[in-house]
Amino acid sequence: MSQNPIAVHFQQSLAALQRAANDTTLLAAASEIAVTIIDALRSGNKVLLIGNGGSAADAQHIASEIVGRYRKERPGYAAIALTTDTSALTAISNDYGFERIFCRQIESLGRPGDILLALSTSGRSPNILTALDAARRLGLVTAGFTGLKGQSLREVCDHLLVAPSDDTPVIQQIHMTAAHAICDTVEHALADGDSDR
Ligand SMILES: O=C(CO)[C@@H](O)[C@H](O)[C@H](O)[C@H](O)COP(=O)(O)O
Ligand SMILES: [Zn+2]
Repeated sequence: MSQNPIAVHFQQSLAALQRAANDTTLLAAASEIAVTIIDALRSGNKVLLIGNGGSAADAQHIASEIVGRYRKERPGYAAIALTTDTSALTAISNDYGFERIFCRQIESLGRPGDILLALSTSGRSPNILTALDAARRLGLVTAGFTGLKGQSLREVCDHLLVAPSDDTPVIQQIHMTAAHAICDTVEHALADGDSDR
């Protein structure tokens, strides 16, 4: 008897999340990225986030949890998903090309000490690579979330979280689990350290 295809999706997700839970390199990268975000936000810097397709939605999701809240009551902190402004996205794309949609916004909004968090499951999207190059040039800290095929992002990312999969939707699920863990860690540190601000 063939297996229920929906159950197969859940089983594949579970297996991938289990691999991620045992992946000490991924866990260390998530902790590093959390500490980097805590330090940047405490110093008054901001987090800029980028991604395509489902990862654009993930970028917005993560930004909303820094600006709003994850679980705890605490002040808002600065994070902007560069995936949301349709006027900027269409104008930049129309006038300069799709590759520059994020790069141009980083040149306008990024300041040294800010963090660029780039989500790309393939690690090969030209608009993401151009943005990471611009961020480096401008003195931002660069962090990447990718999958097994995106390891070359290490060359342009100060911190890289690699989901142990080469399947885009599965990688995205691991990214969001890691992102929630990072938001939780950041929120605890910022809420506990509010009196330092
Ligand atoms: O969400 C999904 C698949 O789950 C798609 O929309 C996916 O995000 C798009 O194909 C993206 O263009 C992939 O870009 P990237 O992750 O390789 O940078
Ligand atoms: Zn969430």
